[in-house]
Amino acid sequence: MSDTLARILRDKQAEVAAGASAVSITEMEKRALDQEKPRDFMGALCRAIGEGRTGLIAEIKRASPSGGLIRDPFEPAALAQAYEIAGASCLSVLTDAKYFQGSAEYLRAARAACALPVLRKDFMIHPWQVFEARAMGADAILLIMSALTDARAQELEEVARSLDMAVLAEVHDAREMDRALGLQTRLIGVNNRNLKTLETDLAISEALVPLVPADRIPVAESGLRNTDDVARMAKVGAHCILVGEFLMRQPDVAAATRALLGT
Ligand SMILES: O=C(O)c1ccccc1NCC(=O)[C@H](O)[C@H](O)COP(=O)(O)O
Repeated sequence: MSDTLARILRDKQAEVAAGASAVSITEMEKRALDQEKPRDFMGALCRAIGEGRTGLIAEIKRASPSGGLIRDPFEPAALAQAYEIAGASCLSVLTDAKYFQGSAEYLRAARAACALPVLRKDFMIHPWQVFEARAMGADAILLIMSALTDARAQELEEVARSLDMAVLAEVHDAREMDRALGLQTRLIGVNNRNLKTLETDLAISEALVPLVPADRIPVAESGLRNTDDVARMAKVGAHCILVGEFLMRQPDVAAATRALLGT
């Protein structure tokens, strides 16, 4: 268990156990069900594709294992508004505190500041976290296939679907792609970042996106920095992208987002 993802998952298990002993799963489910209806995450991406635009999931990310401290000062509400006016379709907000300096408060603040649907970007390993995600307002969750058995991925997806949340199933190789296609979600994220070594390589999307069946929606994730990268992803069929660090490092996030989208 020495790779980065393994370390994160080990810590996450302890974090979830502590969280679930402080707030029971029954209570967390009640808090989730008390929320207003989720925003339509997949619909926002489909709308962009239908209009011939790139569907951008714009990430709000303060720090990461690969990038260290990325943005400081860090104002999630202002960032959410900048992304929205620049044409992003959805937001992704890191909520992991230990490795990404994220928080539920950042997600709440970002979502309250705009009308975009929001993905809770975290390492989901237990149903309790899915209820927690909805309770903090998230409209979608990420399922990292390499972190989950098939049975656990299906269980988490079922909980998300019961709450009308979208699921982005993330893969990094062909085997994980096969497993993700066993889920019901249409959103298949291809992560260009190897979560063990943290290296990014856009050739991963070039190899895997063509394997995504026509009834699913591929999302190219990580390592995208310019319009050439976006065009490279579109060329293999990924018209939706998830971008974090590059945009977070720009002083004018709205201008950089527009430039990336070519709008
Ligand atoms: O970003 C990391 O260093 C990282 C390390 C370990 C697990 C996950 C990690 N990142 C999560 C992501 O997948 C990215 O935040 C997301 O795809 C955006 O990538 P980027 O545009 O390269 O910030």
